[in-house]
Amino acid sequence: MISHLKLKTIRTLNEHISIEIDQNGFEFIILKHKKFDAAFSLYGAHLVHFQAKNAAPLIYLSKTAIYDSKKAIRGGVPICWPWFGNTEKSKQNGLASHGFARTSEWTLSTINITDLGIDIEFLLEASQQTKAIWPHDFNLTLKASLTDHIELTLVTENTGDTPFNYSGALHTYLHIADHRQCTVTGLAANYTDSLQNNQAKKSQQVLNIDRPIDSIYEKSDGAIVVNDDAYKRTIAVSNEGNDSVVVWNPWIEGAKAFADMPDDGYQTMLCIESAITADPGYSLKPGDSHALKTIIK
Ligand SMILES: O=P(O)(O)OC[C@H]1O[C@@H](O)[C@H](O)[C@@H](O)[C@@H]1O
Repeated sequence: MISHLKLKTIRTLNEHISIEIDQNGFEFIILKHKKFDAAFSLYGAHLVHFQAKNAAPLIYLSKTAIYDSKKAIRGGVPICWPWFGNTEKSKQNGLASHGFARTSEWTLSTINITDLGIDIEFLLEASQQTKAIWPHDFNLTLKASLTDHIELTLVTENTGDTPFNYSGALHTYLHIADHRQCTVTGLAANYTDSLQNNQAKKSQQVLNIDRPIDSIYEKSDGAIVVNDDAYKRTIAVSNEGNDSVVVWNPWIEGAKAFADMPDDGYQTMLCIESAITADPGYSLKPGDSHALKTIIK
């Protein structure tokens, strides 16, 4: 799935971990395990690839994604944080949509390899740069637990002495075989349609991927199931610590407008995002932490 990047190995740490670069020197951490192959970028602590053995890739990565450390990578699991989308404040202050975590350099803090899989953690700490954008002290940790499926936990810790609110999302781009043979079940009964002035709507029991979709669903009780018929598989997404689930497909007009997605890219992806979107966000007192999680199987 990332063979199109024509990566070159520059360091092999052991049989499971290597560092590879693309033609422009952009680095990827490549993980190989008997249960899966995966790849991360330190830029954004971004999971760009995951494929369980003998299965199709679970995560979509745009073939024309741009790796220039200036904008978020199109595909994978971007980390939207400490705000979701464009808030009034971010618009007023000319700040980037979806916050700065996905366009920051993170550090790799731990890797633990077992027979069952790989646990890997990345850290982003407050700095002068982040404080110029968002004036708070924090530690942000992405804990990824990879086995034959994916568990991602984003832990926000308030390390300062004043409370703050945050919002965001684990903006998972799922890979599907063909949108025409794909439906979604298990979404909550109510949603707001971001494409129609945030109108409140009642959901159908089965969501077809047959038009542009940008919807914020209420939190679901159980798993959200993507029925990917052409691959003869279902993908179950369970979320924790979220207040909502964002479902997004840019459709052909959207894909055409993106420099970093092929025109037909929308046909093989669907975003199901574990999100915090309600105003004013999740409130964290000094010393407290909160976990936003998604499990994709
Ligand atoms: O192009 P971006 O900034 O990665 O955002 C992609 C999409 O992300 C989704 O989460 C939003 O609901 C959409 O409105 C947005 O278009």
